[in-house]
Amino acid sequence: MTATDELDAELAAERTHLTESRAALRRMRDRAQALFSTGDKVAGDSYTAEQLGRHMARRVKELADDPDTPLFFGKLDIEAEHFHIGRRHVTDDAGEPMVLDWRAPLSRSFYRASVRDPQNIRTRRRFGFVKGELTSFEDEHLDRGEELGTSSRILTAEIERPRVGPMRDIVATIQPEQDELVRADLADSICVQGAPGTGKTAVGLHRAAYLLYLHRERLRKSKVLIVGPNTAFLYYISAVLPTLGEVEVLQSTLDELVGRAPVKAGDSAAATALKHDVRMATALHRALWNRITKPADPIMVSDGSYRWRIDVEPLRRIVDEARREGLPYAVGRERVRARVVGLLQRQSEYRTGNSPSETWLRRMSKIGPVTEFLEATWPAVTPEALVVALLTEPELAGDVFTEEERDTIRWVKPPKTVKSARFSAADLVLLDEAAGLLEREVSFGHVVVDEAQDLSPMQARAIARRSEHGSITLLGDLAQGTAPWATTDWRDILAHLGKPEASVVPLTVGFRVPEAVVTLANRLLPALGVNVPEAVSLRRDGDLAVIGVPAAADLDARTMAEVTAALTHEGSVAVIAADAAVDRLRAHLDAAGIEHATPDDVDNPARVLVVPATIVKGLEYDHVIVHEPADIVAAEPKGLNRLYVVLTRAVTRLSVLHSKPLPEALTLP
Ligand SMILES: Nc1ncnc2c1ncn2[C@@H]1O[C@H](COP(=O)(O)OP(=O)(O)OP(=O)(O)O)[C@@H](O)[C@H]1O
Repeated sequence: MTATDELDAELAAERTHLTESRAALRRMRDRAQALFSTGDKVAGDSYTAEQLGRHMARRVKELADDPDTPLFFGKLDIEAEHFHIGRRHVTDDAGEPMVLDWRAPLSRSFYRASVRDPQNIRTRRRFGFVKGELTSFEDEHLDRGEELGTSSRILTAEIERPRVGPMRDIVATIQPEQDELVRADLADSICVQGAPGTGKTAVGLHRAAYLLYLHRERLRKSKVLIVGPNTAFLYYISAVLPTLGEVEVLQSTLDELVGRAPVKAGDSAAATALKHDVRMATALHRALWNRITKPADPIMVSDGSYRWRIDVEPLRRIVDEARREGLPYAVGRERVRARVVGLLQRQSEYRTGNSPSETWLRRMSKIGPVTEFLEATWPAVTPEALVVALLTEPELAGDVFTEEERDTIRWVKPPKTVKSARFSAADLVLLDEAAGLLEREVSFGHVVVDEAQDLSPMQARAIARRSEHGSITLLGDLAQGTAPWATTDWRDILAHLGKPEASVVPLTVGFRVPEAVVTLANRLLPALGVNVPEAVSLRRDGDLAVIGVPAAADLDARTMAEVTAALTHEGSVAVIAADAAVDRLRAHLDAAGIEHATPDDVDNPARVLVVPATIVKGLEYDHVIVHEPADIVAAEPKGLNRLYVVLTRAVTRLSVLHSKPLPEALTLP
């Protein structure tokens, strides 16, 4: 047998294993399906039937087999045994493993073993696939000192493949430094500072999948939340977790998370900035707790032939005590009510010698004099009413703001009623804060926040409330901060998130952007005022063209020509432009009969998109055509950071088209 014959025979054996694994998975799914259909017959009652039904429905979904994604992508030889590593466990009819889940403890060595630390692995095998069909493999005999690292042909092919459609998982090629983050303990909150394309989003999603695997029951109850910057981004990442068998993770934008009212108004830039300032939390706190007044009158209750009386002194004690307990406002109010009723109960017991009934207690807790006392000393309030009050009369916050600042946020025309108030996007964050002061927010077990460099202090607090009893994975890049409040130090955000102890871990190896493009984008870094490690690219391929167009009037036509040329290559083509130019460029494409999609329409097969610069964060395209960088920079205060984001979206080719001079920082050698 020649070496080639031997390889062919091995490949054939691996293909058979794949076919058999697929058949085994199908049988697992059939069994789950059969149980699902008979669930209501075997369950004793309707509640159990529903629970069982839900569990089985989820199980059937989890066991779905996508013919386009391989069931396994690697194999470990450990002493005399072989283990195939894949997206989920597959067992044969006797329960023996045919494929090990990539998250299983043993699979860890697939990602971490090296010549220096072989972890008992003799050979690590990676498989090459085309559309779910096994086409090749690549072996590293660690016991013979062979290690490919990032020169793996299969890794290179995966990184360089053209991008179309939504983001894919990276389970087959997770790198050791990424794996360390993916498998960090559930108790650990971590912050990943990574240059563009270093796999932060991928790491966050895989960490969610890993934690769900390891702490299935706990996290099924407390839930995992993924927060992304906008809906286009959420569409882009939406397929990754389901491909990994995780179908129950909540994915939301921050605006959706705090969206307890519709946005019906705008704000000036100054008002927006102030409303996101952390002092707003103090302001709302004061405006709320200052509503409480000292009890001034006794409570007198007529109860049939009895009269009960609670003097001012005990009432003051009750209110003071409840204040000191540090409870949310609405909970504190109920505590006061319960204690007042408790005093009435004691009087009744003393006089009648009997314990009053539940009905009596309920009646007392709602009786006029008790409710009036509460309204006078600890008045009920809604989040909406509190925010309306503060924005109508910022003086309620005492000396938190200067006079000028008060006028900045003051509503010139206050609404007639709370119901008719028209809130802005920034007000929604205030409403959320107010709601958190009134009642405790339910905490998730784990929260992943992407593009976290843009969180304002008030937004960070909204997330802190939702992760109070859980951990967080914070992903971002200070250099890509474009919000007016974007921080230059992760410690600031971590403090607002209530996780000051989280470690900040850098990722610097880029898997998206080719070296030539990274070098261009890195020229902007010194002008961005942040201290972050430069990206280094794994990709030596790729093209960069900076094209000056002498006459401004010709720029759009030149852009269209570039789109047409780009279409001769494989993959997606995105024209990224200042938001104001987007409609015009889309109209040019329509006129030229070039089909195009919007970034949130991932099912649209059109390869061309025109993407506003302000929503392109986190996305990537094979060929990026940047239209007039100077306009992108001029459109907002952090325009240079925005340009840095825009330039780093390119997977294979970047064309920069300009008729105005390029920003100075970009032209420096
Ligand atoms: N280990 C890996 N193997 C293969 N591809 C990878 C790996 N890590 C990341 N990638 C790919 O690199 C690209 C960039 O990854 P990702 O979007 O997660 O980066 P990011 O750090 O979040 O970028 P940005 O800062 O621009 O949002 C994606 O296409 C991702 O699939």
